[in-house]
Amino acid sequence: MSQRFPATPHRMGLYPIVDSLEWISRLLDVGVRTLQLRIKDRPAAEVEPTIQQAIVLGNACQARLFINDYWQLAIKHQAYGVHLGQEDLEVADLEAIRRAGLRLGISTHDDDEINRALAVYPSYIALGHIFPTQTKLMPSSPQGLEQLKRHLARLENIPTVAIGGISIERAPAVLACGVGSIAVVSAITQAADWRDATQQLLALAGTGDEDHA
Ligand SMILES: Cc1ncc(COP(=O)(O)OP(=O)(O)O)c(N)n1
Ligand SMILES: Cc1ncsc1CCOP(=O)(O)O
Ligand SMILES: [Mg+2]
Repeated sequence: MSQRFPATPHRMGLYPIVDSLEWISRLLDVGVRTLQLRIKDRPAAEVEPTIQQAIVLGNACQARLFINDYWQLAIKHQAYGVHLGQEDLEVADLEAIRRAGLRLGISTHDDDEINRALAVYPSYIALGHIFPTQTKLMPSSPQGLEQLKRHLARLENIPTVAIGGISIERAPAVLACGVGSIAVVSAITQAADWRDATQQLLALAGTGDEDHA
């Protein structure tokens, strides 16, 4: 019988996803408080120092730093949380993550995946991809805003995150659907002026600390 993973705020606001310690540090400096370190397909020994230092920085700022994929290292270095996809769920030791007190976010792309995710009582559910994205090769089609709204209607009691192709221009319409957080990669990392882009996105989505205000 599954137990719930620890809670996150219902609305986590702007949620940038980045692949280096430099980005984590920059984003914390400008006030981002929900973020993810996503390094793909490197040996654990190679990424451990980066993951460890990112967790130290995140914890020092009382930020919600999620570690993508490397759940053992997230446990070892006491991250705020872990983000896993559906395939990751097959192999990860969810009970170990829960026992260690880490939050868990899970990717979903359709109703069946949402059902599978809800069954493990995660901290949040990510819904994607909403729009076409250049950042990750996606086997499914973009969901669009109508599908997002339909999914959000059944997820009122759990924090939600929308991801995929969310730009500054598209963010208001995504947030108007009622999602609690917008996860972005290229809107920040490929922006001509990342500081300006981050400030604009923070103004639209918030930091996620508003629940405590
Ligand atoms: C917030 C958020 N949503 C979805 C993903 C994608 O996770 P996953 O499906 O495991 O794919 P990878 O990121 O591991 O390539 C995410 N990372 N964060
Ligand atoms: C990691 C991930 N998972 C689903 S879409 C995506 C990439 C989102 O990147 P962008 O914000 O640049 O479209
Ligand atoms: Mg993954």
